[in-house]
Amino acid sequence: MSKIENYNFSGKKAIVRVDFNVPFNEKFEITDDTRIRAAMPTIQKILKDGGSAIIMSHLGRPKGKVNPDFSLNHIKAHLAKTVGTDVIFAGDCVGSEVKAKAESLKPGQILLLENLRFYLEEEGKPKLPEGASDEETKVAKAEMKEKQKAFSKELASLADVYVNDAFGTAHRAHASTAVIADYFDTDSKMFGFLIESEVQSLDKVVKEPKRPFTAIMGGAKVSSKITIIENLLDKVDNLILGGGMTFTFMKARGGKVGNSICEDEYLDLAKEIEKKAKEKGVNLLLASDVVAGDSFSNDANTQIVSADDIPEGWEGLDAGPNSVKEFCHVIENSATILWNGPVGVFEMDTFAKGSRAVADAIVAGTKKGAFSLIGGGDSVACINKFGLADGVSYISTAGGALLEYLEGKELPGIKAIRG
Ligand SMILES: Nc1ncnc2c1ncn2[C@@H]1O[C@H](COP(=O)(O)OP(=O)(O)OP(=O)(O)O)[C@@H](O)[C@H]1O
Ligand SMILES: O=C(O)[C@H](O)COP(=O)(O)O
Repeated sequence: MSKIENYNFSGKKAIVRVDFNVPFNEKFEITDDTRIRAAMPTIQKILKDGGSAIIMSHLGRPKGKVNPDFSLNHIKAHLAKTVGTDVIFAGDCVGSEVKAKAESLKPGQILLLENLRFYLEEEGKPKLPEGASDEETKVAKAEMKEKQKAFSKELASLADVYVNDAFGTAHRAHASTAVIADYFDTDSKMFGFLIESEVQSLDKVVKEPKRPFTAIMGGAKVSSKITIIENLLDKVDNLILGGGMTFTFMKARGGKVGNSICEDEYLDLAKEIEKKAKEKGVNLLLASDVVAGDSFSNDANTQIVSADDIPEGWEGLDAGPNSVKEFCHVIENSATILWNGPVGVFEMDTFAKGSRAVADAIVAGTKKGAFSLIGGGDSVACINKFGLADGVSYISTAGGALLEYLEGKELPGIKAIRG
């Protein structure tokens, strides 16, 4: 593989896989463009060298069907404004018209391809009829594998060089993130600057973190974070579990959770995690008190209650003042801090104080010299909402990919280039 910093794109067409899977409001305005801005160093380098960039991405999960709501055309104007140059929209991602547009690209120009997931070939999962037999499934999967190769080859044929800068999608073994790399020789494929810096920053947490190492895992559900929580028990000194998952743990301890979000099928696992934490000497912190609301609304009536004694008809929606004090003391005295998932419903101001305090403590810890890393779509939205992004050492653009990397898994998008 080549190194982007040493590569000269002059006269070359580079096909760049980015992750422009960004959030929109109902007017199709981008509500957080972090991922677009994060791709700029790579795109600018290609253009500045005198190359042209063919940008490809997915947006949402259109499941192999053309759906105007998920068109990359919604991103075109914002991309053009961010790069500071016109963007040509291809209207499709493969086919003769796209090929012609790619061929006529001049140095300094950008061609934006249509959403790759309008084709089933991108994800490589065949659509199976209901009740398909094992044999039918096997045949359909083999056929799709061939189609995926052809699709990847066609994408590759648009350019001289392949750059993968989509860290947010590096955990997917898709046509544009992995298979395409087979159609470029070693010197003509590389990571973009974003993947390089994501890996470098995550390694500070994964490999030999400075101690004490504190992870704050929050969010709505235990189920979506269970593997990472188990895995972190081998790495961290302090594990703060907040947000909705608090109540599965509280119920597992025999507490009353009222109407709080709770996953009964994970009660045994929650007990197991508490036991393992004790065995491994990990300081596991759960909220001692919470702000409960009488409805899931910013206008709810609220009261502060013990986290294991939520009255019927009430639900825990934020960490309470005592919990916040306990969490922040640990965070501010850490040398490595990882935050994934808000500790309350931060989208509603009434229940945002806990997450705000955690964010402030991370900034304070960082000022004292800690390395802090925040990842996950909602956590990044949360730190941006508070205007504190500059006070953190690194903000990852990834959600699922970040968690898989932290779990120690080899990401297909990285393996495809590194070999
Ligand atoms: N006590 C709670 N009850 C219900 N929902 C909660 C609670 N605490 C936090 N949440 C919700 O959890 C959501 C964030 O969880 P999630 O696990 O998705 O975070 P993330 O990992 O940062 O984001 P992503 O999954 O997009 O990468 C927020 O929308 C927040 O409102
Ligand atoms: O937002 C993300 O985590 C990435 O863009 C990957 O999206 P996916 O989960 O739909 O593959």
